[in-house]
Amino acid sequence: MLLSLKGKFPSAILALADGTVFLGNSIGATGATTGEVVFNTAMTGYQEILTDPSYCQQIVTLTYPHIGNYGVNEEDIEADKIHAAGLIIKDLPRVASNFRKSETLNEYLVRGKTVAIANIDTRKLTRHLRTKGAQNGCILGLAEGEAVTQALIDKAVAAAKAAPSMAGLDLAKVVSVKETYEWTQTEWKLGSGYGVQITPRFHVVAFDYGVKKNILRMLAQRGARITVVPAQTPAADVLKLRPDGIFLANGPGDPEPCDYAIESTRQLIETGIPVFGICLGHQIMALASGAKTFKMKFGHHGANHPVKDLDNGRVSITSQNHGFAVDEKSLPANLRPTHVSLFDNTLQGLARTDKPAFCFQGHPEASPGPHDIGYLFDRFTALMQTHKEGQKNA
Ligand SMILES: NC(=O)CC[C@H](N)C(=O)O
Repeated sequence: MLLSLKGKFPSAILALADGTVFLGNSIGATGATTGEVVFNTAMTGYQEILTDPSYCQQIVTLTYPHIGNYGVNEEDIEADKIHAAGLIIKDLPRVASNFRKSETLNEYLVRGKTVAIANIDTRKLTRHLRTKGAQNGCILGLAEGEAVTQALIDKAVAAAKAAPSMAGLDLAKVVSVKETYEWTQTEWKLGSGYGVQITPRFHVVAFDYGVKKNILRMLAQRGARITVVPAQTPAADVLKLRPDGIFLANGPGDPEPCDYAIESTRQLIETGIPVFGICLGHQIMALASGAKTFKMKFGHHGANHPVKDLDNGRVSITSQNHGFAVDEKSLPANLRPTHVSLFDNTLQGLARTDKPAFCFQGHPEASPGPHDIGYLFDRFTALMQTHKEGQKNA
């Protein structure tokens, strides 16, 4: 089934595992890529999205039609490389303009060896994914002079069908840093750029399951000295670092097979040291507390998701990027729901009733997105302060 044929010269194929095919124009690197195709509704922030390690083995289609109009820069990165497996857009503007622009999106995709496709009907694709659910796909970007043939279309469909299913995939240990490192960079400010934390009040040990840099910057901004440790670091090694707080990062893949992370989190929560988890970290904390997770139909990916704080009724517009969620029906008695999505009523936040541990499914660090729910970082700081004072008085 051919859904669209756009552009003067189709030079790229997008094939879905169900056999749906779109023809468009190749941008970025040429060659083939496969992954789970998901749609993101953010209107800006394509560079942050491309570099978010949580998109490992996912091909992202952006619903906003003009992508690339402000180019890319050296600052808006969430990791040191592009992690998304591919990019699908409607229109790549001919001109990119911004005072921080260092190169165009196309140049960035080529340099990052990222296969991408433009000039396809992304609204049609999004409706398809929303109706049928997220599914695997393949982008085939042809080299100069190569033509789309039925044989190449068949090859792309076969590659989409052969790609591994996201359910059951442990990707946190794949993207995680292999060595421990220290982090001191604080938030970005117009005029001065990123700062450095020089007078830390807390020591946070952050598990890197695929951590976004802006989470670390927001922790550093609030007075944390941060030691980032590999995903598979045992709890005992973390305790040797004498942390005031433990952070569980976002990350790609299915949380359920991450048994090493679930076990170390379970042990660390028991110690009474404050724990804060974001996205995959939220799912890991829930699993470590005895709850269950499930794969959503098409997940949440965007920067406009309303989330209600159940403690005070306040609604925040949040950044989201997840394909799995915690099953509300599986919550044990000591795990309290704190936030809920107003799009589909799925769980967005949890807190332990017996320990200073809480977590959030969306992205309080935004990047890209609104900053409404940044107060969760202050909540973590307050827990660390209380914990420190308790220890001093003990
Ligand atoms: N951003 C994240 O941490 C994503 C968590 C998990 N991989 C999911 O898709 O649900």
